[in-house]
Amino acid sequence: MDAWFRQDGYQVRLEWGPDGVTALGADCAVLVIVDVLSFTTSVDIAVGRGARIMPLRWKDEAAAANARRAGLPVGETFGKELSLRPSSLTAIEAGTTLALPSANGATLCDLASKTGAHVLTGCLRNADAVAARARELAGDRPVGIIAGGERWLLPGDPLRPCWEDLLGAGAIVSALPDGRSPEAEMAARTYRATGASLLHECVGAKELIAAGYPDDVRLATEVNVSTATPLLRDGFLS
Ligand SMILES: O=C(O)[C@H](CS(=O)(=O)O)OP(=O)(O)O
Repeated sequence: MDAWFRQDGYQVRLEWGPDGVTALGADCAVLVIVDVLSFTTSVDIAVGRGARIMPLRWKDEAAAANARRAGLPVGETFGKELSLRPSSLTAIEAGTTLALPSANGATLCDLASKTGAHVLTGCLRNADAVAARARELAGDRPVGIIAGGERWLLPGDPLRPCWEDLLGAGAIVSALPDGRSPEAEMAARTYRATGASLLHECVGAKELIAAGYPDDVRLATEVNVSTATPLLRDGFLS
């Protein structure tokens, strides 16, 4: 891949989705996956309470079956039981291990784990803490922020860049030092201009509110309320 697609020469880089993992994973010592609605917000809440999350690739029935065989609960997308909904995890018990499939965040974690980079997950709730951990893990090598994006429900499953992940990524970039690529700088400037103020009006938020999960949006909108820095090790975020 040509060097400019890897945002060569910058210490803080930003790209979108699975192809972004491929592009930035080549050089970056750390990849930070950002999927604000909802996977990485859910991970922050669970890990912040002392639980750990096993990310599962979306629709990977074999991985889900393996997790069940190992006695792990497997979260659904929707539901009041432990699920992908952040609001279902606010009382998760310390020591719980939850296998969590998600279309975007969990799938990206799995992809990123194959690049050799350290893999962190971040969101608005833990942006400053995750940025500090990324910096510490990276040393003098570059950090790549992956804005997860969502999916258009259309043939080919195309990526839909989304507001909430631009903001989450921008919050993390804002807490990292200079040496930002233009792509990373754009996200930081957007975040600095708006904060989380418009998050509850974006497409993903409206979708969740209409589905009856306004608390998910409220939890995702809280900025720097958490010091959890979920790091993927041996298939678990903790
Ligand atoms: O949290 C979500 O609502 C989405 C579900 S889906 O992608 O819209 O089916 O998952 P996530 O992977 O957390 O973006």
